[in-house]
Amino acid sequence: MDQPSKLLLKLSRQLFSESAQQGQFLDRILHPRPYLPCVLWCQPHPPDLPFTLEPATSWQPPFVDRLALGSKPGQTALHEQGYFYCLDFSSVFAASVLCAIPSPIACLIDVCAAPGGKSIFAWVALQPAVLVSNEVIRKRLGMLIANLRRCQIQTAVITSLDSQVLAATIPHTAQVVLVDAPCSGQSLLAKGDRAPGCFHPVSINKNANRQKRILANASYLVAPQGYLAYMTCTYSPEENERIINWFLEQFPQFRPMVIPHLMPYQSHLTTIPCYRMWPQEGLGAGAFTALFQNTETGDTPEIAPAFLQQARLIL
Ligand SMILES: C[S@@+](CC[C@H](N)C(=O)[O-])C[C@H]1O[C@@H](n2cnc3c(N)ncnc32)[C@H](O)[C@@H]1O
Repeated sequence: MDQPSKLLLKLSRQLFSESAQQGQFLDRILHPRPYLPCVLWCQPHPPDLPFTLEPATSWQPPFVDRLALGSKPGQTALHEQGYFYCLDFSSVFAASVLCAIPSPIACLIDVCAAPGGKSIFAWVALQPAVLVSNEVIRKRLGMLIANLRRCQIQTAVITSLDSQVLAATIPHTAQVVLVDAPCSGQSLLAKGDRAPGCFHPVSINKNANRQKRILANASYLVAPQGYLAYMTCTYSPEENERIINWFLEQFPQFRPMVIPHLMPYQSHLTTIPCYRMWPQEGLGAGAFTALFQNTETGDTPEIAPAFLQQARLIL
């Protein structure tokens, strides 16, 4: 892609007021460059590593390493043995809001879990006694199960339920709920991947409506005083800042959290605490992330053992 489409140009103007910033953003989309690969350690490091580590960023979690360009961690025996999961740095950025939550926790529900990267991140960061990894699209369950098995995420149970059914079945049970929402996937282009129609208003609207529905259902899963994390890998404000605005209007019991380590990444498109990684910053293809706390008080119901038993059967 050499020339930006009209829709991409429009997006760049929506995101940045200055033409220099628009140009840098467009350049990363039109001329993708590789980002450093990353590993998320699920077990302690062995002493000799088959790849070279790069210096850590100031906010990088201690269980994540960035690797030299060209490293192929997924082709090593350590990967096969479940020592780590390969996660791109934009995902690390988005999931790092979880590091602001005190751990360990009793229950975490990942509503949109496949292929499992954020579930594994959450398991390492927060050590939940129960991790419910839910993926509604059945054909994506295989890779989720394979990844959780390989990385030996012992406390995981896997479900394949619509978010509305999940909310009706185990309401207010999770200290942490994670919504890594399906989105238009615009940041795929900055990695050199394809994302057909990702700038089209019809695709953006369809995704925004789905995100609202998932987030609304997810809010019912959150225990009193619990947390809800929302993240996407797309750039459109309609799927990010505007979703957050809508959510806080509809569910005023949730308050957005300031995440100290992400303050340099505060989105310039809103004053609400939420965070953006931009592709032109050179760390990753881009991500949006926000964390909310439920201010309601009260008791947290336990998940019915029958539900867990049924879910474990799938694993
Ligand atoms: C961004 S991906 C999740 C990636 C995953 N969290 C990870 O880190 O590996 C979004 C997921 O949402 C799922 N999804 C699609 N439609 C959905 C819906 N209506 N409700 C919940 N999840 C949905 C997709 O199948 C996809 O697996």
